[in-house]
Amino acid sequence: MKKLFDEVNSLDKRCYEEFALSEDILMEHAASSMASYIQENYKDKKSILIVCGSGNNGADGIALARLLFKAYDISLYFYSKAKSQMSQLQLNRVNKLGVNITDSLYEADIIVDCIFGSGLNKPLKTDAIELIEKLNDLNSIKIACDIPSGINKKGQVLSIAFESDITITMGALKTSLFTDVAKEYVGDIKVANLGLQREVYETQTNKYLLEKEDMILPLRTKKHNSHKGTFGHLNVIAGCKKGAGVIAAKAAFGFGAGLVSVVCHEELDLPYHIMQTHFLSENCTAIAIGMGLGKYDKKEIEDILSKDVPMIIDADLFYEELILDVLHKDIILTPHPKEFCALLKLCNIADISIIELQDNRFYYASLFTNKYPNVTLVLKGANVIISKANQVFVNSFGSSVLSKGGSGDVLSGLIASLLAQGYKSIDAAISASLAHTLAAKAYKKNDYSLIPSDLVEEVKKL
Ligand SMILES: NC(=O)C1=CN([C@@H]2O[C@H](COP(=O)(O)OP(=O)(O)OC[C@H]3O[C@@H](n4cnc5c(N)ncnc54)[C@H](OP(=O)(O)O)[C@@H]3O)[C@@H](O)[C@H]2O)[C@@H](O)CC1
Ligand SMILES: [K+]
Repeated sequence: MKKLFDEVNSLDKRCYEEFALSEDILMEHAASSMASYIQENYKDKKSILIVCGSGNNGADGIALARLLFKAYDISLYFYSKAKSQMSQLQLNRVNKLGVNITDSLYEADIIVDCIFGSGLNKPLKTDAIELIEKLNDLNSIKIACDIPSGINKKGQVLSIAFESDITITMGALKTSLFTDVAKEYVGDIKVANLGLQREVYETQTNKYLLEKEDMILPLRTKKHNSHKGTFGHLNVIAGCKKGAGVIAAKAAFGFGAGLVSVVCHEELDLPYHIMQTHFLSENCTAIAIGMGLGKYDKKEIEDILSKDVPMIIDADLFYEELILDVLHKDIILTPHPKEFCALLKLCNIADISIIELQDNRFYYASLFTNKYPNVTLVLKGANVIISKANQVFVNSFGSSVLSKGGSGDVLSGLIASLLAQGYKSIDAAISASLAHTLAAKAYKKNDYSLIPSDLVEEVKKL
């Protein structure tokens, strides 16, 4: 996993104070990282338009113009006059070289957005909105310097943002690049070192971006003397919408659980390898409950929730006060944004709209897991947030292929499967979430046709 930071100003400051680096050195590295990236990846391209604002994001762009002068046909466009000390210094340097400064926007092969970086501190004015609109309409390769202009420090987009193909971000990864909203704009994200190796530049954090290597698949090779019970017995509680429980059960079986039973009072048409029971199994090692629950017998659900067995809770239960009785326990919750809003309200943490939540996902996720430090929260979204106590993990592999009924039930099944096999809650949530998104990525037919069974088939091939 890679470290994520809410801000890097303090890390820049540490470079000056502890390592005697100067702003000029940091900026030179920022600009030369962008220059190297462009020269390595776009040898055949000829023209580059660099669009600059008045601060140091703009200064990065002016320095880039100097570094690539003569290697490409470079033009600088200024949204506003160079104002910061560094941008004036960089401008003085390019003026001496004779770099072209233009007042027209044109479809260069590459456009580099250096209008606003971490200093965006107010809503965009009409002229900035129009500028970004025009840039977005141009059919060029689009590179954002540090962060696409229009995304603020919290990862919010108040009006518009630059739609980049690549974001080259300075020093370290920031949480603002991993909000659901930002996902529409950031493209591929690269990190530029600022005169120090990243591990030296970075300090401690409690937020991490998950990588494929963080997925720990069920491993059976070390257990030769095993039987089906060795790999757990999952009980999935099926409610009114029985399909949800059945989908979760099938996913769980495909992800390694030794035995899977669906608990349901009505007779179900299940595949032969999935069992049905009317009540919880004596030897059950994990429980999945909530998916498709609908109307239920309160006493029965209370009984199930009171069991001292690893548990994942989903869907309908986020609207029920019953859930308040188990939030002190080591359980996993997998709400989507609407469900999480309902849960926040039930817990008296906040009464907010989905829009407010989506604009502040990290904030509300942390608020919740700080209040309930034993709970592992899996907040679904374009970038899934997984949080326990004060630690936060982001899974950015999700795609719209998963925006379908049943996808969430597969996720619940995968998590429950790992719980049944003895994974700790946080490990089960992380590995199952990664498996879920990576399986969707591996489905190559098209963007629209994935159904839950396809997803499970892809999980089996991971
Ligand atoms: N620190 C370092 O060591 C390093 C920093 N680096 C780079 O510096 C960048 C941060 O630079 P920064 O702090 O100068 O801020 P930046 O994003 O350029 O914008 C500030 C300017 O924009 C203006 N402005 C803001 N909002 C506005 C709006 N809505 N509409 C209109 N104007 C608005 C604001 O105006 P003011 O607030 O003065 O009115 C100010 O003039 C960072 O992202 C990275 O690229 C790298 O080189 C690595 C080393
Ligand atoms: K930018």
